[in-house]
Amino acid sequence: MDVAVLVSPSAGRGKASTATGGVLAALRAGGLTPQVLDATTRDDAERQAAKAVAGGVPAVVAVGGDGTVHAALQAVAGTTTPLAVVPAGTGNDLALALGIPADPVAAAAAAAADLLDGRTTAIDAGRTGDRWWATVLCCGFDSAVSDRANRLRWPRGRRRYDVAILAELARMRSHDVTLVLDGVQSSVPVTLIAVGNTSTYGGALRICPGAQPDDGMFDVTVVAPMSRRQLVSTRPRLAEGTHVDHPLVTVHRARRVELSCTGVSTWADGEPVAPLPVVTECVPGAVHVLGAGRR
Ligand SMILES: Nc1ncnc2c1ncn2[C@@H]1O[C@H](COP(=O)(O)OP(=O)(O)OP(=O)(O)O)[C@@H](O)[C@H]1O
Repeated sequence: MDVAVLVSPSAGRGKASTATGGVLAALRAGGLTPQVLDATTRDDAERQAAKAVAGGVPAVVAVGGDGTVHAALQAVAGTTTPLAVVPAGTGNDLALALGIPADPVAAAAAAAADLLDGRTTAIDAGRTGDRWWATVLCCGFDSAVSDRANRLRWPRGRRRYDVAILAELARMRSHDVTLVLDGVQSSVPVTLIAVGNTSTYGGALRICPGAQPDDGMFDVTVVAPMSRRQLVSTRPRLAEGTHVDHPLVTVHRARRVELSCTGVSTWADGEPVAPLPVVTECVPGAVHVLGAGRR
């Protein structure tokens, strides 16, 4: 059985490239015939994955981090074509949320076994305009950090985010956001808002600790205006998700989230999505995943 394989060579600072040989061998050993898509850019990757799905490929395998999964997601979400997530990026938050093996070869073997057994795990996905996403959509301080990190050419990897965080802390301000949760509108000054289909972003930071990818709902974490000192002292609590106990943090649940504010962008799965205003809906069971529930 053929499967389309999307490899993002730069993901994980080359980890995806290095892992590819072992991943392809594991897919072959599992009885599959991997066809590596010849994509060099994100747009190209999305186009080729969509073409493979339209051509009836039995599964798409994404080898990389959440950004690579995001590219594959644009092709498979809303279809019955399953997605195999092979974690090899800097941030592998979807794999973490779904219990996909952390080792790329083990993840590929698990995906192959599930595909041959006809076993998939249905998860929800976020839909914002014409973009699908799987983990967390954020705006405010975090999207400003991502905007800035995206503009930096140096340093590479995680250090780029450290530099961007420092720069954005220096010019930090709150945003007056109009938030509509399942039709209930409020105007809230915020430092950031995170809409979670799954619980973590940025490499296991539990920004929406209660989010479950199969409950048909988003968890929405709203951080009210904070001083730099408060933000810096609260950030380490993201590792455990205990920031939600802070009096300036509230968590809501909704199926449909509308966000409006000028001059603010949104990012999801570590990728740019759209500037505000946006409407985001949780689409139940939109993605069928292979290799889940193994850790
Ligand atoms: N075949 C491809 N060729 C080039 N780029 C790709 C390809 N497939 C995906 N991409 C893009 O490369 C990026 C890889 O990001 P990903 O999150 O997977 O890796 P990462 O190392 O965790 O991310 P980051 O570089 O942000 O730290 C994404 O923007 C993705 O859309």
